[in-house]
Amino acid sequence: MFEQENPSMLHDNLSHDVVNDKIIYFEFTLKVCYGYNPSLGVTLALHVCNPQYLDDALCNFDFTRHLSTKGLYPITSNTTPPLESPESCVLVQLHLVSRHGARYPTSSDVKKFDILDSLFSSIPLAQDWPNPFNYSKAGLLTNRGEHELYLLGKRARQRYYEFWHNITYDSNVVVFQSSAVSRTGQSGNAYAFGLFSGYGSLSDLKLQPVYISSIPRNQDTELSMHHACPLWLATVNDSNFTRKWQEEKYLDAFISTISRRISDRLKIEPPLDPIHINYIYRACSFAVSFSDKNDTWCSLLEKDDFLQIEYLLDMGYYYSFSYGYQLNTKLACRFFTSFVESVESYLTGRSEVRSTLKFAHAETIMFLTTMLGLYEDNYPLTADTLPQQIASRKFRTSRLTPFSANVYFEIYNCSTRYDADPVFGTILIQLLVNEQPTVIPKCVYTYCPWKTFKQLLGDAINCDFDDMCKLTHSKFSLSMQYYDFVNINI
Ligand SMILES: O=P(O)(O)O[C@H]1[C@H](OP(=O)(O)O)[C@@H](OP(=O)(O)O)[C@H](O)[C@@H](O)[C@H]1OP(=O)(O)O
Repeated sequence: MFEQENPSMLHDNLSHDVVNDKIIYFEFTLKVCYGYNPSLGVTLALHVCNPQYLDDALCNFDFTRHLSTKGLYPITSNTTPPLESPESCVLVQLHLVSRHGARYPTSSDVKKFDILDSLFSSIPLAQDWPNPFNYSKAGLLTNRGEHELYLLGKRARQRYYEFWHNITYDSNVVVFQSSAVSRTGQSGNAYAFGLFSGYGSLSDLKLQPVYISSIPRNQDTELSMHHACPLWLATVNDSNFTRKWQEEKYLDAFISTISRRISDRLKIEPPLDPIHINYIYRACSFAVSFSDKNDTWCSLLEKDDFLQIEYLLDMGYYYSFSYGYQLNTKLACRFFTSFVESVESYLTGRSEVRSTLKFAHAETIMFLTTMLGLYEDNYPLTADTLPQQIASRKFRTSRLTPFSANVYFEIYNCSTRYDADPVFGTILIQLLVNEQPTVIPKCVYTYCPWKTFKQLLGDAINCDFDDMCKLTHSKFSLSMQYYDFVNINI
């Protein structure tokens, strides 16, 4: 039974990254792909495989990039280039919302892994794969999760060197906040160590202690907004018949083939149920994130299995935390109300807050990006969605919300720009998702005029969260309707 993952393994990974932190040239490989096209007949195509594209399903299928919210954060470097601000602009505020780092499985997942132990108790292949997790550490941050957030903080010090160079930590200037869960508070600490070590006053390491506030989950309308919304809890969470129906349909239509194949091959009696494939997928995910083992439970799954289970989970998250229900598109309104207030009170001299650094959950990131209209497909994600639509969908939790997923909002003051706003001069906002500059829909470039950003938020700013989330009979029945892209006003 694992008591603790091997920290030296993580240091090896770190040293490996540092040692290899040089430009290496990838050889390209050409892949001749052939197929039959009804109108063209047999067709040949050349596909250039570039190992840098870790997720090229035609060439370098890397299943560890398809582990949904249980996947590892793709950036492991402790170096990053400095920020290049837009011309005649200065970064004046920096806001972060980060998911916590890699964690131990929750109790519900530990239970799933115990069930796998009994299902595979007589299968020789799996005798060396006993469940390594117990309930005592359920949901806690792992050493790897600490490292991920520490490195995120170190990269922030480098990308925003000029910004942080002029700031000395004080809790009125740099505001840390986490949800009321240990893994998020500890992640905030790890980030602070990465950001401020060498710039504090404690010990020869010049450590900087920070204050991290949190609010009870059922009152936290900014970071655990769904737990603070009775309407969401009673409808989207407890009575999500649409999600359950779509998942059952997809399990039966597609995942059942996988469970039959594995049951037949390993002679498992009674045969596995389709849902057990989701258990194997999760056991694989934690074998990778906790022990760097991708040859145990993962070895039972093939490429298409990973893609199908990934879609099954994405569908679930779509209905619970994103476009599958209209209420989900509004749940981040308190967060953005506070965000806009924080930016404008600083710009108008009413506040000295230069940075807010918040640490929460995968669903927090999903609610935020959903409110901004990011990663929305122009078709619903259902069990009947066409294969090419599934393959090209924008809503992908493996890319959006792996462990340590994060969203930065950079606020720039551009003194001499052409489209000066009469009130706020020319303020630009840039969004980064997992450290990649990202265009917000309705903004033309990654640098978006502040007034445009506020317009796209509309009446989310100063929303009445309590009224929106009040559980009344009419709202309950209305929100139970399948959200089929007809905006139902709640
Ligand atoms: O399926 P599990 O139990 O892991 O779900 C967790 C959530 O994990 P996720 O599904 O996002 O991988 C966890 O989110 P996290 O970002 O903190 O990892 C959430 O906080 C926890 O309550 C579980 O969600 P659930 O909906 O309550 O099952």
